[in-house]
Amino acid sequence: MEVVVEAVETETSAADVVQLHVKKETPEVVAVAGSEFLRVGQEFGSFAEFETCLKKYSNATYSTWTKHNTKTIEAQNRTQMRKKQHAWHLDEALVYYAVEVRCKHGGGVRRKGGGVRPNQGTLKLDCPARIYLRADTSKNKLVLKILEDQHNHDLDRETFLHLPEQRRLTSSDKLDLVKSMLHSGVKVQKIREYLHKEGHYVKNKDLYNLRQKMQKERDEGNPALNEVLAVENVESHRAGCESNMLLRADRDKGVLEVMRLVSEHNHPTGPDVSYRKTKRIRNNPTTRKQAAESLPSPRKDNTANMVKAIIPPLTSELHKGEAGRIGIIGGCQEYTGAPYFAAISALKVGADLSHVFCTSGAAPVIKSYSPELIVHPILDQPDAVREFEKWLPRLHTLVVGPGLGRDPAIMSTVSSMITSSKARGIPLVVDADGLFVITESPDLVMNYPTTLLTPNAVEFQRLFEKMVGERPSQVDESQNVKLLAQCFGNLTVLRKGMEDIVSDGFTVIMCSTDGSPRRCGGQGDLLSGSAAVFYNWALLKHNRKSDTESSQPLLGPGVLAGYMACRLTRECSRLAFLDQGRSMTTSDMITKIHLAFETLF
Ligand SMILES: NC(=O)C1=CN([C@@H]2O[C@H](COP(=O)(O)OP(=O)(O)OC[C@H]3O[C@@H](n4cnc5c(N)ncnc54)[C@H](OP(=O)(O)O)[C@@H]3O)[C@@H](O)[C@H]2O)[C@@H](O)CC1
Ligand SMILES: Nc1ncnc2c1ncn2[C@@H]1O[C@H](COP(=O)(O)OP(=O)(O)OP(=O)(O)O)[C@@H](O)[C@H]1O
Repeated sequence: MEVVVEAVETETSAADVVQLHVKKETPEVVAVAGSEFLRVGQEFGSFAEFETCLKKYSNATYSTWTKHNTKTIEAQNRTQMRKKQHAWHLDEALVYYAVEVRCKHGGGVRRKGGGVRPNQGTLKLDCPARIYLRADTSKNKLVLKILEDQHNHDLDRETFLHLPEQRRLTSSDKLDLVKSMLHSGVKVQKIREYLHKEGHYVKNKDLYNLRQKMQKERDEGNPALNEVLAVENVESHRAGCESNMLLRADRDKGVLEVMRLVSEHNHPTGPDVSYRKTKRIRNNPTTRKQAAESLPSPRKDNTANMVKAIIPPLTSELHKGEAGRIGIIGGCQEYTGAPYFAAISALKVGADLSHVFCTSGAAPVIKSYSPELIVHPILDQPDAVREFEKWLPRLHTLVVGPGLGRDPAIMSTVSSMITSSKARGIPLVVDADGLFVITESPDLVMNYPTTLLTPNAVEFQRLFEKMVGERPSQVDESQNVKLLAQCFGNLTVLRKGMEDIVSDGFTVIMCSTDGSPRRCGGQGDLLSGSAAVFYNWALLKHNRKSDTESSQPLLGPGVLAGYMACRLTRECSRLAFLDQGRSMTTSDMITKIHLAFETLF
């Protein structure tokens, strides 16, 4: 809007001059966004009426507001009485005598520590925009006194639609529809796509949260479940010892499930265990003590037994190949070490044969490292996929990615190889550049349950952002891993780092046993190669029909294999560091595989 202020010589103040002599050139285009919904002097018969107008104003201006300072009618009347003045008899619907509403980004950040990094978990930007209303006691109405709508940040549609307030499903029709879709098992991704088409932006995590809320509601009136499970979650620990276990009720199956199991005692273990953070299922009359007594005793033996149960005994009845035939897809001009580390680690852990599918340039180099490896120089050949498919029936598990590089033609070949492997039901361990392929095309492994993704911190963040649409939470890393596994349809994710975290979307297990402070390249390759062998063994055990239910492992095969690979890698690292100190390299770790295996399993 263009305004012209006439300069006139007058006795009155400058403000009056502006008020008196402003000429609106085009009065019909005065429309300030949102002014049809809120303006100074506007009167409201109830606070609800104001809220309705504020909602429309908010949608028109892409701004979000929250109540900041309020004084209810009763509070004001108490003040009046204290001052020996008469109370106001205002309509209850006004709720407040005075209320200030501020932009969501209003207010400053309270510093918790003395660090220099800004607090990234806050939306506070000190935005000055605010709206203030006060009751007009003579008219019995709330009157809008101040409307300061100058924000110190951009207001755009995209950001606005992605805020939690806007993502919430408020229309009961839509909410019911989404609930029934979730109930009938429609995939979260599909529901999200549908809602986006409808102009409603939701994130996958919103739908997961809704699903969880529905489950909670469903269980509340289920006394049978309450009696059986007694607790919703229970955590056990002993002072000074890192070991802990988290059990949580699985509402669908009606069982208690191990969600986290860190079994690294620094003392001799016994049957005694203490419980903490026990949360009873709502409405359950069972006492904490009874609840604790009804639980299975979480002993160190649990994990150890599960692990031991999958390791095939070495007997003279075994024939070559039975303990595992592992394929590694990776190795190019630049990276020959990574596929070698993965392939040799698989052999040292106990596989019988290790195949490497690499580019023709990398093949002679990899062969020269070890006569034990079978090397196929095919990745950059035109008939790579056909050649690979000839070998596929002989493989038990594939590791995709160590030293693969990022050549687009090779990435495309590898995508086809993944598709062929899936068609034959071959379990996959995806690492390094293989994870780059998956980040580009998540559909390649989506819902393929026998997949173990082994991202490091950087790879994990890339994958998480792609699948969840936001940065991983800094608060609960295990939830991040669990959520990513769920986003892929409950395959297994092993996030490597200071603390390794493994989850298949149901169970989370962490490994933070001693390793070493050396971060030399190739440790992840040792991990992926060994994970492939453990995965093959864990799946064999899992699928063995003759086993009774009770002897089946408590943890899923992906989680178990991932956990074992983490333990082994860390122990190799610890042992090699004792020998070599700062000179330790991945080759030194590989020489420790036997000792680490014997010590751990
Ligand atoms: N001897 C061989 O042949 C070996 C070959 N290998 C093969 O190399 C290929 C590329 O693998 P890659 O891990 O270097 O991945 P890529 O995405 O290029 O990293 C880019 C940048 O990300 C960062 N960064 C990485 N990790 C991080 C962490 N944990 N935490 C935090 N930051 C981290 C770091 O950034 P910076 O610290 O430099 O800022 C890094 O420079 C792959 O095929 C692999 O198999 C290796 O296996 C090693 C042995
Ligand atoms: N900060 C850390 N502290 C202790 N151990 C760690 C740390 N980061 C990684 N590790 C150990 O090293 C293993 C490999 O993780 P890393 O992040 O090095 O994988 P990577 O980057 O894929 O390795 P690669 O060099 O083979 O590509 C982890 O499983 C863990 O045992």
